Amino acid sequence: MEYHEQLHDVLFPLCNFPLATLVFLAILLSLAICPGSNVLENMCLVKVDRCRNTKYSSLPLLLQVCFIGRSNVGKSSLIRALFSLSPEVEVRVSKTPGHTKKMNFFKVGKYFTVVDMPGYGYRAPRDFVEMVEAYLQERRNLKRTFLLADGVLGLQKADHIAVEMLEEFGIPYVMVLTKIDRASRGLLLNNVLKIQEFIKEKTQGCFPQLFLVSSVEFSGVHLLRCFVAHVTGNLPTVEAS
Ligand SMILES: Nc1nc2c(ncn2[C@@H]2O[C@H](COP(=O)(O)OP(=O)(O)OP(=O)(O)O)[C@@H](O)[C@H]2O)c(=O)[nH]1
Ligand SMILES: [Mg+2]
Repeated sequence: MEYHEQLHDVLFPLCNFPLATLVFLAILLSLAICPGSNVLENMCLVKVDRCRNTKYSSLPLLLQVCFIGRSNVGKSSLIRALFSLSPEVEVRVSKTPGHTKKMNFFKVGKYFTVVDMPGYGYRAPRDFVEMVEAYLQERRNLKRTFLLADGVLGLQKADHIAVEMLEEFGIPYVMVLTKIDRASRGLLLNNVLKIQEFIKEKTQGCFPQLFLVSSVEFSGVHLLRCFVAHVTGNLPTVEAS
């Protein structure tokens, strides 16, 4: 509504222009006023494939972002929450750790691809290392990796191993604390401060901002959605006025 009013205000003085010119201007304006809105508002997630390590090379060379973390940390749930505007797309979650056994690829229109990884640690698939490490090392169009840790438990031993691997491979990554609805405010703050300190002191490739999310209450989900759009080049940052 607001958008249409803005459009009307801008276009009204131009009403003597031929119709084709107005339509052209309207398209240009819609692109300028709502950068990235196609991605954020539609987030039409089209599932293209669910496959093991070798087949993904057949995917188009779109930019990719992937979600890794311990089994049961909430990777699939977060992806489902990020794309809640496309409820018809099935992202399977389960109470049982080790549920996601294969890498799942979700294509977001023509913009980028999201990769849901199997979890590491308890009940990880046997071929986890060869599958995930090979992917992380080889994938040139992997734009950002999201490393998820549990908001109640904080960083666990297995998470430290994952951090070492990402640092060793020189992969840019971002830490996300999940299930924050389950953590008391005090515990959450404690975990956040510890992780921020860890990021500052011990990491090179980790983005300094930690993201806090709950896929049940949807807290933090929209900001993360914007960040994903941003790192894939679909949300130009707007200068503060
Ligand atoms: N309370 C709460 N529960 C969550 C949240 N996110 C996920 N869960 C629950 O945690 C369990 C595991 O969620 P999944 O999304 O399947 O976890 P995953 O990391 O994909 O697990 P694997 O595929 O086994 O590696 C499910 O029972 C979810 O409902 C959250 O933000 N809050
Ligand atoms: Mg999963």
